[in-house]
Amino acid sequence: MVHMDKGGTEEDEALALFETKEARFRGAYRLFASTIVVGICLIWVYRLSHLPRSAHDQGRWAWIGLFLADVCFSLYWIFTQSARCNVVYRYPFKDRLSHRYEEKLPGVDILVCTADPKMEPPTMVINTVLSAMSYNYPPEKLSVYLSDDGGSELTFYALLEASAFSKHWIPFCKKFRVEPMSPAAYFSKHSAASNSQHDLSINIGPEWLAVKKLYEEMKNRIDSIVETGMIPKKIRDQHKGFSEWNSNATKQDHQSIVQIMIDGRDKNAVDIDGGRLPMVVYMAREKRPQWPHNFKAGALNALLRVSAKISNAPFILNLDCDMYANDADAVREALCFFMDEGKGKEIAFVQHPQNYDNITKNDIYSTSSSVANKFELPGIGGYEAALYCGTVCFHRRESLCGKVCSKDYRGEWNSTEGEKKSDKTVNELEEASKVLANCSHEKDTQWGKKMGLIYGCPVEDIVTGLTIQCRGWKSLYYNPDKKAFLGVAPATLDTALIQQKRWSEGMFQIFFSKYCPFIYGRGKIKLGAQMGYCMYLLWAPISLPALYYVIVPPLCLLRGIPLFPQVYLSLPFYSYARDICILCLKCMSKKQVRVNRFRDICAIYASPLMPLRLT
Ligand SMILES: O=c1ccn([C@@H]2O[C@H](COP(=O)(O)OP(=O)(O)O[C@H]3O[C@H](CO)[C@@H](O)[C@H](O)[C@H]3O)[C@@H](O)[C@H]2O)c(=O)[nH]1
Ligand SMILES: [Mn+2]
Repeated sequence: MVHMDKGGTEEDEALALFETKEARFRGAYRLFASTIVVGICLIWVYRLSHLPRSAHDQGRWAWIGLFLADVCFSLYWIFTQSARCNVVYRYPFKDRLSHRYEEKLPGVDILVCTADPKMEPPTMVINTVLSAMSYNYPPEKLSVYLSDDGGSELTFYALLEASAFSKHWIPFCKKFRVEPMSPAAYFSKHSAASNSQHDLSINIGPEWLAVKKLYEEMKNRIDSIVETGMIPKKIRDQHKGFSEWNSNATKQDHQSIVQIMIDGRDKNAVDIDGGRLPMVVYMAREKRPQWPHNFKAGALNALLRVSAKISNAPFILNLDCDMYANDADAVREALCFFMDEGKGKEIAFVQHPQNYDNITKNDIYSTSSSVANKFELPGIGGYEAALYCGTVCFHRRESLCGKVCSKDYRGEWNSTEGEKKSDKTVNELEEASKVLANCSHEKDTQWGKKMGLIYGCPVEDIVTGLTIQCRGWKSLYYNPDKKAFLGVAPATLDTALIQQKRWSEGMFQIFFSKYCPFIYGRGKIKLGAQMGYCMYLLWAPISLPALYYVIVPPLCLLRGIPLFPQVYLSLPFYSYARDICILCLKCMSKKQVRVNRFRDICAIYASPLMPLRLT
């Protein structure tokens, strides 16, 4: 096969670059699930056979309603089982990759999005950028792009500072294998290390302190300038890029700006130890009030075009600005999947879980989504149709840009492709890239329809993943023990609710759009995967039967209308009762308020208010 021509012995080549293992106790779980199926059937039989016959019977409508709620719950439960019975875990072998391909590693473009310097402080954004620059990967093959939808010179200034600081930070990371590679996260985690008892400071004391000081000075400079909201003239004069901001540029109305902050092709762009630096590019796409900007999807599509012009790496890592890199080898691990000689060429993307480093002990809003991360998403990944979740995802550029996976696709790329094109000057590249980031560039093209991220849905990521899979590609879910990325989860009730509402509403829209997995995905992705998608897409409406179950039976109880069988027959109903009891106990207990069903509760309250904007 394509990449096997050189390097490695024959024996070595026979070994796959990753393996897949079924979750332990999968058989036992399936057995357990089948007992529930029996229970569900018994409930249906009971409901149908005991239906009050006479129309005058008081409880007739309550009974029918309860039967419909039971049907909804049963179907939804079956959807969840499609994923939960199919959990697999993936294990890449990064040593085999290095052994076989170290000299021929492909280029990787890292695309970071930010949208607002107030909501997403520039210091946080540059910490993400710095972490992405510090991967254990050949820097001449790495490019980091920042899309700034806020079009803010404050963010630009912060990136300028970060580019200078990276000359100290990157060699420091490599020398001492620093993780996490975000300076803010690293120094806050290891602040105890400045006490001399800790090994770290004994071994790397002076350098540690020097880098920490540099970081803090930089952070203070940025924070104080962000606070005033103005860039002093002295700093403006230091970089030509500031001239792009004229007095009438606003967040919603400005021309495209593309600035190459570090030219990774330049052999003289080196850190303090003389090591090469990765390419760093700032982009603010053109925004005009009369053009729809399509939010993050629009930003990523512009970034896809600009990065294709500048470095055109065959693989892409997509990060939100609040998700920093925690594992220096994550790029290599992801490449194991794409470069595996047997299965790699069909794989379009590899999704990591979204983990957070600000989860409180009790995680009262259940933002860590541990059931989804550990069972549901790996379960859908078991059908090789892992969901694309918008961030911490590695993509193959071709599949993201609309290519269809055909039988004769060989997954080839030029190993020089990762080497940045070197014939153009920085200025020429910037000017050519600006055109690609203009609003009018997408007019009458397939961008947002078949190419890049799909427009018109609040959860553009899920739809985009589905369309990629329906073009014949596979996708994997990879949840390593050592978390590869860490981010910031919503920490207050209102932000958590807004996020949950946007997700549930957006996903429900997909169900009624032409992208409904049962129709759009028919014959293209496995039935189990279609059901797995619908588990999420139907998450909002399943709150209605839940609401019914919460309200109607207690009312009937008060009025003496029987809805449930005598105790000896009620075993199948046990699980409802158990769930409701657990939920109540958890809500009441002050000590351990972990409401794992927080999402369900939100959905209950959000959905009756939810305007159904169907596309
Ligand atoms: O016009 C916009 C709006 C947002 N963003 C960026 O998009 C990312 C995600 O937006 P955010 O408001 O933080 O949404 P979340 O609810 O946190 O996002 C989750 O849900 C989204 C929709 O499913 C996914 O795209 C995200 O990756 C996922 O983290 C952030 O980096 C933003 O800077 C833009 O670049 N341009
Ligand atoms: Mn976010």
